[in-house]
This record gives sequence, C-alpha cells and structure tokens, in this order.
Amino acid sequence: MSSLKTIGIIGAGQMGCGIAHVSAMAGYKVHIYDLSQDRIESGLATINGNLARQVTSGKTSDEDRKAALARITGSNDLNDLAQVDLAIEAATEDESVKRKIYAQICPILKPEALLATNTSSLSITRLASATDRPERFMGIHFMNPVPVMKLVELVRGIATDESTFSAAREYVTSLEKTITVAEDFPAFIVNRILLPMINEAIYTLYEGVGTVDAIDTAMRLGANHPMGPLQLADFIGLDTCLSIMQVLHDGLADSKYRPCPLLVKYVEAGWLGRKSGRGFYDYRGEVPVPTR
Ligand SMILES: CC(=O)CC(=O)SCCNC(=O)CCNC(=O)[C@H](O)C(C)(C)COP(=O)(O)OP(=O)(O)OC[C@H]1O[C@@H](n2cnc3c(N)ncnc32)[C@H](O)[C@@H]1OP(=O)(O)O
Ligand SMILES: NC(=O)C1=CN([C@@H]2O[C@H](COP(=O)(O)OP(=O)(O)OC[C@H]3O[C@@H](n4cnc5c(N)ncnc54)[C@H](OP(=O)(O)O)[C@@H]3O)[C@@H](O)[C@H]2O)C=CC1
Repeated sequence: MSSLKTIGIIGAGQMGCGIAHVSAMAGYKVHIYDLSQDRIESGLATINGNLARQVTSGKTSDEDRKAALARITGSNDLNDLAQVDLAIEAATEDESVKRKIYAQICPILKPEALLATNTSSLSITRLASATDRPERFMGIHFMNPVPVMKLVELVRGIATDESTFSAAREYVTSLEKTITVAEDFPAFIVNRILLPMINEAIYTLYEGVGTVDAIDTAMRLGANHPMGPLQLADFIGLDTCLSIMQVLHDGLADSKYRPCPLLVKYVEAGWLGRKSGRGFYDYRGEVPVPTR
C-alpha cells in the first residue's frame, strides 16, 4: 500500500474495472463512478468474474477475492468521490468527454487529491489545463487486461509536481506492476508503436492482401504475438483504436498515421469489437467468426 488509501475510478468500462480489480486486491478502498447504475452493476459482475478466474487458477484465494470485493463500492453520484485520495479517470477516449468530467469533478474532489487519466493517447498537458490542479494531474496508463499485463506507463504533464509523480510511482509499484516513463507525446510509447501496427493490419485487410483469419494467423504464428492484430483491435475496442490513430495523425501531422478507412467504417457502423458484440469478428455465437 502507498500513502494513498482510497482510489476513485471514473468510468466502469473494461479499463476502469481492471484498475478497480488490481487496486482492491492490493488493499485500497475503491469507489467506481459511471453514468448509469446498470454499467456499474455489470462492471462489478465483471470484476467478480475475473477475480473468480484468479481463484480457479490458484493466483489468489477465495477469502482474498471476497475481501477485495468488499473494498469496492460503486455509484452514479459524483459526490461519492469527495473522499478519495487519487481519482483515476478511465472514461471514453474522447477529449471533450474527459474535459467535461474534470469540470464536474474538480469542485467535488478534496483540494489535495490527485487526479490521473488512463488516456491512451491524449496530451496530458492539455488535459491538465482543463482541471483546477495541473500540478496534481498526470497520466497513469494501464494496459488491457489490467489484472494480467505487467506494464504501466507514467506520463508527466508540463506542470506535474514531483510529489505527484512520486505518489503515482508508489501506488503503481504497490500493485506489483512495472513502470516505464514516457514523455507527453501523442500516444506515448506503447500505442505509438502498437497502433500503427494494428492500423497496418487493417490496411492489409482493406487492400485484400489477406483475410481476417490469414492476417491474425500470420502474426500469431509468424511473429509469436499472443493475439492477432485484428483480434487485438477488437479486444481494445475499435472506437479507442480510431481515436488513438486520429490523435497520432493530428498530433504528429504525418500521413503515415492516417486511420484506415475500413477502421472508420467499422466504427461508423457501431461495430466496436468485443464490447459491442461485433468487429473484425462476430462474437454473438459460440465461437468468434471473422466478419471478412
Ligand atoms: C490501447 C491501450 O491504451 C494500451 C493497451 O492496453 S494495448 C493492449 C495490450 N494488451 C495486449 O497486447 C494483450 C495481448 N494478449 C495477451 O497477452 C493474451 O492473449 C491474454 C493475456 C489477453 C489472454 O491470454 P490467453 O493465454 O490467450 O488466454 P487465457 O488462457 O484465457 O488467459 C491467460 C491468463 O490470463 C488470465 N486473464 C485473461 N484475461 C483476464 C482478465 N480480464 N482478468 C483477469 N485475468 C485474466 C486468465 O485467467 C489466464 O490466467 P491463468 O494463466 O492463471 O489461467
Ligand atoms: N481498451 C484498452 O485496451 C485501453 C484503453 N485505455 C483507455 O482507458 C479509457 C477507457 O477505455 P475502455 O475502458 O476501454 O473504454 P470502455 O468503452 O470500455 O469504457 C468507458 C466507460 O466510460 C463511461 N463514460 C463515458 N462518459 C462518461 C462520463 N461522462 N462519466 C463517467 N463515465 C463515462 C462509458 O459509459 P457508456 O458506455 O455509458 O458511454 C464506459 O462505461 C480510455 O481513455 C482508453 O483510451 C487505456 C489502456 C488500454
């Protein structure tokens, strides 16, 4: 445990739930906020399911699972975040959504509370400017699935205090994660490298070089990736993938980051990957079936 005791999570999606899961397992009290109570209920059920998986595989005990769950609360009332020491925003990858959240939450948080974002790509300095506490704001970028992935990127904004950075480092270390420090450039390190690879896989599909199955098999067995790039895109969420490519394209002004038109089309169709039931694969049956 670090000097922070209570963690607030904004957004009960796949990342918010993963961060709540590992924080509660490390002994923190956790409060999750989302817009709808249904979202929170399904988020808590996901956390319970993932904790149960860890019990089955012998990674944790049933007592620890129960104790972790008892440390997590959730509500759709922002005022319930008034007592947290660190709030981690893990809402949709859209700058206007995040700015709106900061405007609502800053007057509620304790003045000394730290605020972090799990953004995959957006400028930490620019997001900090939408808060009342740029010196107590930074990027804490977890990887998906949070309970399994070892890495967390830490990103300072121009105004981030050293004490904020140290507190974040202490918190992440207490979760038994490994830290890399990235400078505040579009998409930081992991996504600067990973997302153009995924985008290229979508161009490979778009140009008819291979089918979904051929591309994923090629990268799984030919490059030893644990998931094919199209399977991974579906896992991350195609809306998130597109937002990251747009940030890279706009922020670095280089045509090599142009989002593939097929990615745009899938997002426009509402085919967002696993979370919406369909993306490069259709997940509505017993086994995922390629959609192209
Ligand atoms: C977009 C961004 O901003 C940044 C990002 O996050 S980019 C995405 C980064 N993530 C990746 O690249 C993930 C790549 N994929 C993988 O590493 C693996 O496919 C995977 C770990 C997700 C699944 O591994 P797998 O071997 O195919 O499946 P599976 O056997 O079900 O899972 C392996 C273990 O992880 C556990 N696991 C998988 N998902 C889990 C979850 N959500 N919660 C808890 N445990 C989970 C399983 O229980 C299993 O544990 P045991 O070994 O103890 O049995
Ligand atoms: N997916 C990934 O692999 C990774 C994602 N990230 C980043 O983490 C963040 C979350 O991503 P992810 O969990 O995948 O996304 P999800 O789409 O799974 O979850 C986002 C959640 O935020 C909620 N939300 C939207 N607006 C608000 C609001 N105003 N207040 C509170 N909650 C809100 C959404 O609710 P609703 O559905 O009702 O809109 C949803 O529950 C993004 O910034 C993303 O870039 C970082 C690392 C990896």
